[in-house]
Amino acid sequence: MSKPFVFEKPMGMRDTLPLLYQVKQQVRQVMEQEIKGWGYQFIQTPTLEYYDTVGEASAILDQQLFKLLDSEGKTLVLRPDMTAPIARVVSSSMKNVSYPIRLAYDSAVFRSQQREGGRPAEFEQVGVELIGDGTSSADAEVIALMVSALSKAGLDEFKVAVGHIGFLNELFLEVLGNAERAEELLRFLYEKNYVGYASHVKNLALSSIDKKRLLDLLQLRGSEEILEEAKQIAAAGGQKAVADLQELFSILEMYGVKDKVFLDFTLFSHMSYYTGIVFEGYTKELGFPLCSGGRYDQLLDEFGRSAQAIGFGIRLDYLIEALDVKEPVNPRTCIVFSPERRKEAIVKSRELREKGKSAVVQDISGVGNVDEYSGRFEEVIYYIGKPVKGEVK
Ligand SMILES: N[C@@H](Cc1c[nH]c[nH+]1)C(=O)O
Repeated sequence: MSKPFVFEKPMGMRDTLPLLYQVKQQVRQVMEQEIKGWGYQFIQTPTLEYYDTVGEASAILDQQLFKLLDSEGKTLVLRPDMTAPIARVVSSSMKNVSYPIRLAYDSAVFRSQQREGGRPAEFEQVGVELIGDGTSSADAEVIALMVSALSKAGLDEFKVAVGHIGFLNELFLEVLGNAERAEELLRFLYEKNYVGYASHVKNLALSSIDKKRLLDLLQLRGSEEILEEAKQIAAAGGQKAVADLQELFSILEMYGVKDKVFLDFTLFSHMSYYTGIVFEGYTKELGFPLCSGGRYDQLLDEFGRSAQAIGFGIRLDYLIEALDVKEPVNPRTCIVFSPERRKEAIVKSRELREKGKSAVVQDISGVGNVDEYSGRFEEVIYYIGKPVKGEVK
């Protein structure tokens, strides 16, 4: 009986072939170095977490979680993000380390996809979390670091949109009166369905002034100048959000990254743990964000150690797509030998490796078509036939 399924992969799972692996490795190294340069320390956490702690805190839709049972019948999840596991670590094994804490990661996360649709269900995120610091300095640091890591990775043309969840929540609550009605509008923003948002607002039983405020929100996208308009629209409780953003922009200027950033008050994220500023990075090449992050000042409470915190995650697969790297990053040398010159070949390969090159040592009788095989390498060195006297001692 044929078993075609053994060659297939579960939905959304991908293989990484050698060229892509090399590119990933290089991009990852450059970003890690930059992140370490800002004083963040890398950590690893387990792939599996408990469903009712980290799984729920991750704020990812339940149907996107991969769930399984351990031998005691407890439900586990494949971690859908790294922010919640880090909140767990900071509240448990690192509970005696005082704030602020700067941590970083480069890890695979898992989010099940309903239909194939080309979206991976496992992907790598490079990110940071700055925990225990609620200042605008911390907000600016995290955005500036994200911009810097992307630039170092070789991405030139990108923009970061910055919004504020507190601004939206306060506005919708003031105008609509309750969380359920606010929820409806937030959903439109999350789906970036501005036409749907506008027609929904037009049908609401509201004063014309309030309707206008909700519709004007859609125009609140652009450079710092729109902060003045934002003040007009903002709810009483949302003025602080505008002031925070103003301060944020003045610090981003000091970092020299203000030209990369713009305001978008309509920005609403898929992660429900955000409480303050939120941001997403885009390039022309991709129709979706390649990185995102935000402030989550309540998540740590769920793990019993309160902290204001902010972080970002960069999707390595999307970043590489945007970089469009095609060339092999690390050229290799092939040393083809016949058995009588094997030792010379081995000595030569060692020399090359000591110089940081990568060298394949290939016995000529082990390949069928030598020309085709050696054609795959940048450089080929032959040790064929009788040894040359004096060449190898
Ligand atoms: N964990 C978020 C990114 C993030 C890190 N820190 C804060 N936000 C995500 O996967 O989208």
